[in-house]
Amino acid sequence: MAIIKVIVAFTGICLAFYFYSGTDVFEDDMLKGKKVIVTGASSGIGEQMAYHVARMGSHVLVTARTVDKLEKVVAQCKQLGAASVHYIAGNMNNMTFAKQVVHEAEKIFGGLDMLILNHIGWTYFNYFDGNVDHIRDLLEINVLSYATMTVAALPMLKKSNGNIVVVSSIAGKVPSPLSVPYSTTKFALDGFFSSLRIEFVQQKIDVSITLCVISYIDTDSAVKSVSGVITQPPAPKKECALEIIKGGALRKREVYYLYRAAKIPLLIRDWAPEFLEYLTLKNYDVKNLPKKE
Ligand SMILES: NC(=O)C1=CN([C@@H]2O[C@H](COP(=O)(O)OP(=O)(O)OC[C@H]3O[C@@H](n4cnc5c(N)ncnc54)[C@H](OP(=O)(O)O)[C@@H]3O)[C@@H](O)[C@H]2O)C=CC1
Ligand SMILES: C[C@H](CCC(=O)NCC(=O)O)[C@H]1CC[C@H]2[C@@H]3C(=O)C[C@@H]4C[C@H](O)CC[C@]4(C)[C@H]3CC[C@]12C
Repeated sequence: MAIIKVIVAFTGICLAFYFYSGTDVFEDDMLKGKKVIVTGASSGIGEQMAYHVARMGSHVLVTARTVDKLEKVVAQCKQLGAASVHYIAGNMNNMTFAKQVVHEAEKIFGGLDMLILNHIGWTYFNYFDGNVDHIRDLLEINVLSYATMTVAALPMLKKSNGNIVVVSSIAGKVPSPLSVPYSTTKFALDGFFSSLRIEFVQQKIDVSITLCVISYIDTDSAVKSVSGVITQPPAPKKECALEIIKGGALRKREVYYLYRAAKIPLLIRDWAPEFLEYLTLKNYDVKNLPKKE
């Protein structure tokens, strides 16, 4: 009987290793000549992702609102060896603009291989203030523009058997305080894209969807928003951006780029929610929270 238990356990470990070890190996030339849109590319993780795909020889279309920042990103992408690079500036609270970005890629590239959905609208890091209109506005920018671009890009992505990369957050997998509007939008992304992925399988649509689950990263806006309240140090944006690109190119279902302790909430969120709440609250020093007017 004992030998059977050992065999079953050993088999289980092998299967788990096979399914979760990720046997794929990323090569830079996977992105060479590929046609890529990066949203939210004027700063932060999006800017770094644009530089990575440029260095790998992609054709890149970057977008955000701020023209002078985009022009600097375009210049740096050229320096890094992009096959071609263009920008289009506009606000993702406008679904006509969201569609226009995809149509611009079609006009410039004649197709699309990778759609990297990364931008987010401004939000506060503090107790929920009861303003539901802000949640509605944030859903437009952080969710509906992603869905709008996905619908517009799908004909091209079907032709190329391409990838959709959705930059989300641990805030979209594990409940946490001080980011209620933001977390609402990130959980919505999981619902939309993880359900769409199943429909792609049902319809034999060979377009991959990679949902990226990220914890605290050292971008200017994040550090400015949370420093002093979040106790763990941020991770580097350049490395985070590369892991996202690799996951998309390897057609992973999900990419986890988390500081070590952040993996624990994912393991216990469904089995011990109260214990998770206790661990979560240990991560915050709310006495440094700016007082809301
Ligand atoms: N930094 C972190 O700790 C973490 C970040 N993430 C995720 O990573 C992604 C990028 O975050 P991060 O790099 O920190 O963010 P940044 O604030 O550095 O960048 C946000 C980007 O979105 C653009 N943007 C903002 N508002 C709009 C708008 N209304 N329309 C179009 N573009 C807009 C900004 O450019 P512009 O102002 O010029 O429009 C900028 O390029 C987000 O999806 C975020 O949720 C996930 C976990 C952790
Ligand atoms: C508050 C940040 C958004 C700042 C913003 O408005 N940017 C756009 C602009 O300035 O125009 C949040 C962006 C990323 C969040 C962090 C994150 O996603 C990882 C953690 C998730 C956890 O659930 C809460 C803490 C986080 C560090 C979270 C904090 C809020 C952000 C920095």
